[in-house]
Amino acid sequence: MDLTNNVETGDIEKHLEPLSMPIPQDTPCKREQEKLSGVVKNVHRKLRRKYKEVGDFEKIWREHCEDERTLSEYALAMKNLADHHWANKCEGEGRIEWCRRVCQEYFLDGGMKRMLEKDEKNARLAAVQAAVSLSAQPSAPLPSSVPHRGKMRLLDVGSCFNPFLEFDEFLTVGIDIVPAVESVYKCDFLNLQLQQPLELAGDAVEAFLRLLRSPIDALPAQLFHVVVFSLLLSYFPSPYQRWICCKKAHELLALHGLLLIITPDSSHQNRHALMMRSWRVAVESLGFRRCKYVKFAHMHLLAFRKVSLATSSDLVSQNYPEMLYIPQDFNAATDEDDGGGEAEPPPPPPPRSELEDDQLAWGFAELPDAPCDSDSSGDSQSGSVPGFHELEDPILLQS
Ligand SMILES: C[S@@+](CC[C@H](N)C(=O)[O-])C[C@H]1O[C@@H](n2cnc3c(N)ncnc32)[C@H](O)[C@@H]1O
Repeated sequence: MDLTNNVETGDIEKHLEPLSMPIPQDTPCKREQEKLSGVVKNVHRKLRRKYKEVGDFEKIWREHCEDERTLSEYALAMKNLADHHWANKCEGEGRIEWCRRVCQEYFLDGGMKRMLEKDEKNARLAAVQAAVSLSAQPSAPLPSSVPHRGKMRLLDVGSCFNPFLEFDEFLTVGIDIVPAVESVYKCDFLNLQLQQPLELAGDAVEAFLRLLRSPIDALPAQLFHVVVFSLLLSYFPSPYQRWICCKKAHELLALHGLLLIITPDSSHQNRHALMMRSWRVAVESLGFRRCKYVKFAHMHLLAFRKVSLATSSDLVSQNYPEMLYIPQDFNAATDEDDGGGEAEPPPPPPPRSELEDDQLAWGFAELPDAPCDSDSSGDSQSGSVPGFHELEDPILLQS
């Protein structure tokens, strides 16, 4: 089985090409899949084109959300692809399994505890270096975000067909601007209002979540253990929209909760190393720390843990929102050409800040922390999730 794809693209469009097995040209199955991917591609292209023409993302987003016919066609096509064209072994499915295993390892198998211990050790070392003693201070109690007995509370943003619902260990809340199934709540995450955190025991919080009804316009902060953005961020034509989503995820997560981001990219793992570096800096500035990064043949999979309630103080002047760019932001050709096999030229680099200049020096070190899966084995899920470890980052440690 050959999962590799010689075409270098960074978008969902290529992700929607047949993933798991070579389907002979022009079979009814392939034609159907192409038709469904075409529906999805068109929505993405239209959004990007409009954004480039109009510039005002709030206006085009409003119009987009009012276009119910297009949105319903999209939802149906995505569900159909998931149900009939992404077979079990194919990587399209693997992303959900990956999320599941990461949560299991982190919350249930001691991953979080090990990281907190490491944090404490590092803090002590830093204190020693700064000649300040921490020895008199008691260790921090286990954070309230640990789901001791209850389920892991998971918010799946852009859930579409609610892929996490079948897993018992989660209390899943799937939201989407156009749900493809009844169990997903209608909600525009970009415009979701945040309320004060609930001050309730775990059982009562679960009861609260079970009582949610569509449409959801507001949610209390710090409600979830996990927020998932699976193929969500590249849907948006503007980096600023991606940024708003990450900021909201930070507010909705309990301390030490996980943000899982999956973003499509069929190219070799090194090709967009700088982009992934840039994403990491942007997301970490919000009060996250990256704890896992894997590259599959067709996507990057990242896990960030919420390490602080506060965000970096200087969010705007560092241009963090722009750091959440994707190749399509710069490439008008992808809008006109639906990527029918044409290689995508590299995007021009985004404007660089001083910080980004520094990052450039480290860009080549930005590699996934597990072996790249874009080989030809066809089994992108072959290994279990390796134990949690954070790559020490010289730049961030120095700052
Ligand atoms: C490419 S699909 C991904 C579906 C699913 N998460 C998966 O991994 O297959 C992106 C989904 O995000 C939804 N979406 C886009 N913008 C959204 C928003 N602002 N709020 C909630 N859902 C959104 C779309 O309707 C679509 O269902």
